[in-house]
Amino acid sequence: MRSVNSDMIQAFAALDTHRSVVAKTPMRDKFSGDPERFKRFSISFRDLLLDYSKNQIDAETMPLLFALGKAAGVEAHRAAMFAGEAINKTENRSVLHIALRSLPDEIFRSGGVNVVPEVHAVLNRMAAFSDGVRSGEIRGSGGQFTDVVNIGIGGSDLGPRMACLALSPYHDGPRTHFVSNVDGADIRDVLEGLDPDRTLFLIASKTFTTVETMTNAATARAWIVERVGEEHVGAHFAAMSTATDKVKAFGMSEDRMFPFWDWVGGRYSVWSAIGLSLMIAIGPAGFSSFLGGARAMDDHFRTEPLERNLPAILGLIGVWNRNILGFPALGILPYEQRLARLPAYFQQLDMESNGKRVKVAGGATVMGHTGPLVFGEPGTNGQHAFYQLLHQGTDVIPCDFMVGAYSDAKEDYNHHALLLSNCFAQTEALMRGRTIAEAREELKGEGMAPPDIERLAPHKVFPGNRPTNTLLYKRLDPETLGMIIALYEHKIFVQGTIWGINSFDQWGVELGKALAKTLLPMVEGKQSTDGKDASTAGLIAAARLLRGG
Ligand SMILES: O=P(O)(O)OC[C@H]1O[C@H](O)[C@H](O)[C@@H](O)[C@@H]1O
Repeated sequence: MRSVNSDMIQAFAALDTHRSVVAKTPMRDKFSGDPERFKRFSISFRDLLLDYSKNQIDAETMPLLFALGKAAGVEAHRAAMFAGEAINKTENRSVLHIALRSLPDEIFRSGGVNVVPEVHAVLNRMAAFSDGVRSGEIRGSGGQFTDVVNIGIGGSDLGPRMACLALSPYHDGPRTHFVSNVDGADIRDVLEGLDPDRTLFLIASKTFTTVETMTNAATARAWIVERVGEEHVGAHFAAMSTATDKVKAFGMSEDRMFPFWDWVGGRYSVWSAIGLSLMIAIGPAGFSSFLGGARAMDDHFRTEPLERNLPAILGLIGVWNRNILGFPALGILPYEQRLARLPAYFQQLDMESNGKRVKVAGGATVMGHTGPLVFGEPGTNGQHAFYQLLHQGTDVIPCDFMVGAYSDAKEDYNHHALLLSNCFAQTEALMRGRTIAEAREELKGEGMAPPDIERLAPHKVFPGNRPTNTLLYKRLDPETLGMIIALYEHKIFVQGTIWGINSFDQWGVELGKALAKTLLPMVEGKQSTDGKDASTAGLIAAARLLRGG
C-alpha cells in the first residue's frame, strides 16, 4: 500500500488514454446528449447534494477513477486511519481528529489506548467552562464577560474564526474576536474599545511555542496587568494546547487549561479544545451538533464503497482535474457571506496537507503533481472581481461552488433567490460558454453594425467546458458546517493517499521560521548581516534606515 504499484500505473495509463476520448465532446454537448447526466453524476447525503456533472467526465471516467482509488489503497489507508495506526509516518503519530467527534461509547485507539474517554472528559470540562462564562458564573474582574478574544494562528485560529462567523445566527454568548498576526496592529485593533474588566483571553496553540501567539499572549497579559492588576490575570485567561507543561510555565492554573493531543493536526483541531471560542459563542449543544455533523460524514466515509462515497468522489474528481487534465488550482466559492473565511480555512487544510513533493514511502519525489493552489471568496463578491479570469483566462481553474437552499431569515427571500440564481448561472456559464456564432447572434440582436459585430464578437466568446462541482445544502447550521468540513478533510485524505504523500506533517513551514529567528538580531541592529545574500542584507539595511536606526 501507498507506493506506486503496477495497478496504479495501469489505472493512471487508462485514465490518460481516456482523456482524449472525453475531450472529443465538450460538456455542453454531453449535457444535450444525455438528459440523465445530472442524475448520473450527483450524489446526496442527508441534506447535502454534490453535483459533479459539470466536469469533463463521461460514463467511463468514474469507474476508471474508482479503480485508481482502489489500486492506491484508499480503502486500506482509510481503515488504517480509523484503526489509529500511526499513518503520520514522519512524526510517528496516529491521525485521529475523527475521535474528537466520537460518541462516548465508541473506541478509537492510539498506541493501543482508547482515547475516547479523555476526549469526552475534556469536552465536558469545556462545556462546564462555556456554560459558566455564558451564565456569568465564571466572570472577570468587572463581572460577566462580554468579549472573548482567541489568540492563535494557523490551525489555532482559522477553524474557530471561520466557524464563529459561519454560525453567527446561533451566537447567544459573549462576542468573539480573533488575533493571529504578529503585526501589533492586529491585537491593538481588537483590544481597542474592549473592556478589560470583562474580556476573556483564550490562548490557543498546539505547541505553545509559536512566536506570533506567544508575543500576542504576552501583550494581552500586559494589557490586563496594566488595566486590571496582576492579581486578576488568572481570571482573564484560559489556554488550549497539547503542551501542558508549557501552559503551566506561562502561569495558567490547571482548571484553565484545556488539553488536546499530538494525534490531532493543527489544521484538524477545530473539533478539539481549540474550538472553545466557538463553544462559548454558540453553547455546548450547538457545538455538539457541529461535532455530530462531522461524525455523520465520518461514518459515511468509513462505510460506503468508493462508488457511493462523497469524499472519495470529490477527491477523485480533483485528481482527474489535477493529474490527468493538468489544471493547477481550485476555487472555493461559497455563495454564503458567512462562509467568507471558508476559502482561507480550506487553503490551510488542503495546501498544508497536500502541498508536498516527497513520497511517504521511500522518500522519492512524486511524479506528476500534488495539491492544487486553493483560493476563493464568497459569491457574489468574487463574480465582480476575479471571475473574469475563470471565464475567459488562459488557464482552466476548476471551482467548487456551495450554497444553501434557505437563508436563516425570512426577510432575505428576495436576496436569497438572487443568490441561488447567481450561483447556478455561474456554473452554467462556465460549463456552456458562448461560441463565436452565439456571440455574433447576440450582437446582431442588439442592432450592431456588421463591422462592429466582427470586431467585438471574439471578445464575447467564452470557451466554456470549465469544470465545477456544486455543493447544495439546506441551510448553514452547526451540523451542516460540521459535515462540509469533514467532507473536505476526507477528500484531502483520499487525494494524499493517491499521491502517496503524508498529508499530516508540515515541514515546509519550518525553514522560514528558523530563518526569521536568525534575522531578528540583524533587524534589531544587534548583529551584522555578513554572510547573508545581497537581497536579504540590502532589505534589512534599507528597513533599518527607514526606521531611523
Ligand atoms: O497551534 P500552534 O502550535 O501555535 O501552531 C500554529 C500553526 O503554525 C504552524 O506553523 C503550522 O504550520 C500550522 O499547522 C499550525 O496550525
